[in-house]
Formats: sequence, structure tokens, C-alpha cells
Amino acid sequence: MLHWGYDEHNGPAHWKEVFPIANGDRQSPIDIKTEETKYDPSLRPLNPNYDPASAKIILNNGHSTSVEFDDTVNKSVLTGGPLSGTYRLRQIHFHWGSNDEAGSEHAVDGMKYAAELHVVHWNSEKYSSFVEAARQSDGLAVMAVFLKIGECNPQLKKITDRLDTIRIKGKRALFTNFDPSCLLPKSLDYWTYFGSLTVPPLLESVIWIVLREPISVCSEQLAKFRSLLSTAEDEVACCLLRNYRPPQPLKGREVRRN
Ligand SMILES: CCCSc1c(F)c(F)c(S(=O)(=O)NC)c(F)c1F
Ligand SMILES: [Zn+2]
Repeated sequence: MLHWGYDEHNGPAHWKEVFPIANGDRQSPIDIKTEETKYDPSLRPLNPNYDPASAKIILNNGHSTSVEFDDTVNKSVLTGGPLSGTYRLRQIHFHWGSNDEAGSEHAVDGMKYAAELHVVHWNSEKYSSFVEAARQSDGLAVMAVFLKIGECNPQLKKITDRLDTIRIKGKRALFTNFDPSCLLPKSLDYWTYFGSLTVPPLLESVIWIVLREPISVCSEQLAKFRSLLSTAEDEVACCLLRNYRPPQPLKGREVRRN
């Protein structure tokens, strides 16, 4: 396998050849079987607190599109929920499919949504950088939001309207004055479990917080994500049609709900 991706020759089925942790005990995503989730009264309300000035750039890294935030200070943080301590916002990014029938990474009773937003934070109370935190079992906290096909989403428009300026892998553009809370649903009820990154190196350092209520997205907006290129300027153009990893074995893990 040359460089990992989502095609037949370098996709999720091949990742274990370079990243053996792909067959680990706490891999993500998972299919959440709602009847088997356990109510936990000790779980607190989620408390996202983001400063729009933290937003810096929007980027096409060849595997997804992300908005990167200034994480040199505790200006945009997530506390509460299953978390002990303060987790600092690092970036948000999306996963989608080649059609509207699939695209989310997590599934709910076998049902997949059209896409999934990940809001990535790292434990700045215990660790001094994202890279250090990403190697720790409690280092990262990723909030996942499902995108369900329906009305066009005016908040998402702020991102999809910029995608034509970063079509090529490696392109970036200024993107500030953006508070990712605008992409969260009304209810912050969630499921939570211990898992991993869903892209290589698949590190098992993520406390997952999956919101139960989806936000809406329309087909035209999703089509703009699929028009991003996974290839750089000097390569034959190839569209990033899908970038989701399928659900992984639960291996005895518990999924709790608030
Ligand atoms: C700053 C460098 C990478 S930040 C990042 C990411 F880019 C990403 F794609 C995922 S994911 O595995 O795809 N989704 C949970 C992560 F977890 C991350 F932490
Ligand atoms: Zn992700």
C-alpha cells in the first residue's frame, strides 16, 4: 500500500498492513445498538465554549476538509459530558460518501447518515500539545454530529461556499470569525464510548461523544464536498468521493448515554 486512502487499493481494508492497531480493542467508528446503551446518571451536560476568533484556516488535506483553530491557548474549549478536565478545540472536519445513502462513520442500529462532522479537542489540562495528547488513552475528545439529508443548512453554507477555493489537496484559505457551535443541533444529548481516530494512525486515544440529534444538509451541499480533489496540483485529478471508515468490532466496550 503506497499512501493510505479510501480507494480499492489503499482503503480501510488495507490499513492494517501498515497500521496493525487497525485490529485493536478500541477502534472507531462503531454501530451504536441503542437498546444496548446504558444510561449513566453521572454523565454531565456537555459544555462547548468556543471563541469565533479562534478559527484560522480552511484546508483540503487530501483526506477531508477541515477548519483549523488556534490551540495555543484555552480560548475555545469543551468541558462537561463524560470529560474530566478541559479539552481544547483543535479542528473540525467532515466524512461523507459517494451518494446520500451512506457517508457517516458511526451507525445507529445499522442506519448510516449522509455525512458526519467531527469536532476534535485535546486534553490541554494533562498534556502540552495535540501530538502528545494523541498518544494518550484520555488525550482526545471528538464530538460527532450526524448530517441528515433534508433542508440546505445555512450554517454549513459558510463552509461549502469556500470549497471551490481549496479544491486541490494541500490548498488552504483564511477562515476566521467562525464558531462551530453553529453546527450543533438543538439537543446536546449524546452517547459516549472509548475509541480511536478513524484515519491512520488509528490511535486509541479518543473519548467519543456522539450527539443523538442530527443536523440537516441538502444534496447540493454534499455534492460540493465530493468535488474536492484527493490529488495535488501535479497529479491526475481524482475526486474525494468518499472518506468514511466502516464500523469496527465493539469488542465488549460499553456505550453510555446521558
Ligand atoms: C491535527 C492533526 C490531525 S487532527 C484529526 C484529524 F484530522 C482526523 F481526520 C481525525 S479522524 O480520525 O478522522 N476523526 C476522528 C482525528 F481524530 C483527528 F484528531
Ligand atoms: Zn473524523
